[in-house]
Amino acid sequence: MEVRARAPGKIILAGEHAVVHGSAAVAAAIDLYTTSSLRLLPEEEDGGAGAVELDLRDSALVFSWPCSRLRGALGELSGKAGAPAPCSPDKLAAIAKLMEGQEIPEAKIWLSAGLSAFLYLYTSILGCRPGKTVVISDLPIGAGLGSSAAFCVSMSGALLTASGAVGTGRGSGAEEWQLFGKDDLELVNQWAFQGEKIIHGKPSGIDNSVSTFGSMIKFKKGELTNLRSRNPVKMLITDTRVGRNTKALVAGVSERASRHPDATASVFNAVNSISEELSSIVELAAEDEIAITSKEDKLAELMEMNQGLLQCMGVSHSSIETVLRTSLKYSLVSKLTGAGGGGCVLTLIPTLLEKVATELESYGFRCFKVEVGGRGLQVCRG
Ligand SMILES: Nc1ncnc2c1ncn2[C@@H]1O[C@H](COP(=O)(O)OP(=O)(O)OP(=O)(O)O)[C@@H](O)[C@H]1O
Ligand SMILES: C[C@@](O)(CCO)CC(=O)[O-]
Ligand SMILES: [Mg+2]
Repeated sequence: MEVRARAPGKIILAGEHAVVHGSAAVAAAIDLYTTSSLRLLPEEEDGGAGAVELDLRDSALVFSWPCSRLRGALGELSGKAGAPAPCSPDKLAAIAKLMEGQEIPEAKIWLSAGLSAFLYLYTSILGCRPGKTVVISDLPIGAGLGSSAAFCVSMSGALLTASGAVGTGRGSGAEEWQLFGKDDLELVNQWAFQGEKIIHGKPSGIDNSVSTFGSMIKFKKGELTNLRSRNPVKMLITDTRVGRNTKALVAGVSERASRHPDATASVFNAVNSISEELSSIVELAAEDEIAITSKEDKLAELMEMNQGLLQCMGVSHSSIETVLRTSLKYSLVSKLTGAGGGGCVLTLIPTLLEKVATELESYGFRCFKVEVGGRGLQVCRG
C-alpha cells in the first residue's frame, strides 16, 4: 500500500527572524505543495536485505541506503510511534557518515541537509525497514516559501501514517485528500519540527506549524493562534532566484544580535508590534464581516515598516531592492518573505496587475499567483 501526504508552503506576512527571538509573526499557507509518497517493502524484496530509498523527482536524484548499513551505523532501531526525542549529537554524526558515498552533485550540495532530516525521520519512526519514498514539490527550494518545512511535514505525515501512529484521516469519501484530526496534526508537527532543526539549526517552529495546520496564523514563542480571515489578502510572490540558505541567515541575525543586543532588542520589539497590529487587523476585518482589502492601506504600511526592519537585521539583498523599486513604480508595497538574502518577495496587490508581473519577469525573476490561507497537511492512501 502507498501512503501519500502533501503539505503546503507558506508566506510570512510579518515577523520573520524576530520570531526566532520571541516576537510575534503572522504566516499563511499557500496552495503550492510538497508531496511525499511512501511504499513499505517486505524484507525479502531486494535480495533479502532491503534498502531505504529516497527519490527526489524534481532534482532527478535517487538516494539509497541498504538496511544493513543503516543498522550498522544507527543500531537496531525499532521505530517510535509517540512524541519525538531531539536528534542526539551522536545520531547526527552517524547520519553525517551515512551521507558518505551518496553522489550529491556539487551544485546541489544543500540537499544534504534535507537528506539528513529524511534519514532521521525515517529511521526514528519506522526503524530500518525497507521502503521507497518519492518526493515531488511545487515549491522553489531554498527561496523563502517554507520548502524545508513542507518537506518535513509531508514526510512526517507519510511516515507516521505508514507506522499506524496517526489515524485514518477525516474527510468525505468523495475526496481524494483527507484531513487529520487535531491530535494527529500535533504529533506530525512535533516530528516535523525536529526535522526542521536538522535543516535550519534554530527554527522558531512557525514554518512547520503553518504547513501542518494551514490557514493564517499568529505565532509567538511556540504558541499558535488561528486567525479567521474573510477574503484573504491578495499577494503576488516574486522569486528573485537568488539562492540562499535559511540556516546561515538565521545565524547571521543572531550574531548581529549578540554584537548589538540593545539595538536589536528594540528592532525585534518593533517587529512584534507590527505583527500584533497586522493580526488584529485581520481578526477585526473578519469580526466586522468586511473584506480585508478595505484595510489594505494599513497592511501596506505595516509591510513597508517590517521590510525596513528586516534591512536593519541585514537580511535584504540587491535583488529584493529591485523588486521593491519596481513595485513602487506601480504604487505597490513589497517586503521579503521567509529568511531573505534573495529568495521570495511579497507584493500586496488590490487586483492582479499583469503589468507589474511582466516587468518583474523581464528581470529574470519568477512570479507566482497563489491562494493564501488554505489547508494544511492532507493524506491519501492508495
Ligand atoms: N523537495 C525537497 N527535497 C529535498 N530537500 C528539500 C526539499 N525541499 C527542501 N529541502 C531541504 O530544505 C533546504 C531548504 O531549506 P531552507 O530553509 O534553506 O529554505 P526554505 O525552507 O525554502 O525557505 P524559508 O525557510 O526561508 O521559508 C534545502 O537545501 C534542502 O536541504
Ligand atoms: C527566518 C525565519 O524566521 C522564517 C523562515 O521562513 C526562521 C524561523 O522562524 O524558523
Ligand atoms: Mg526553511
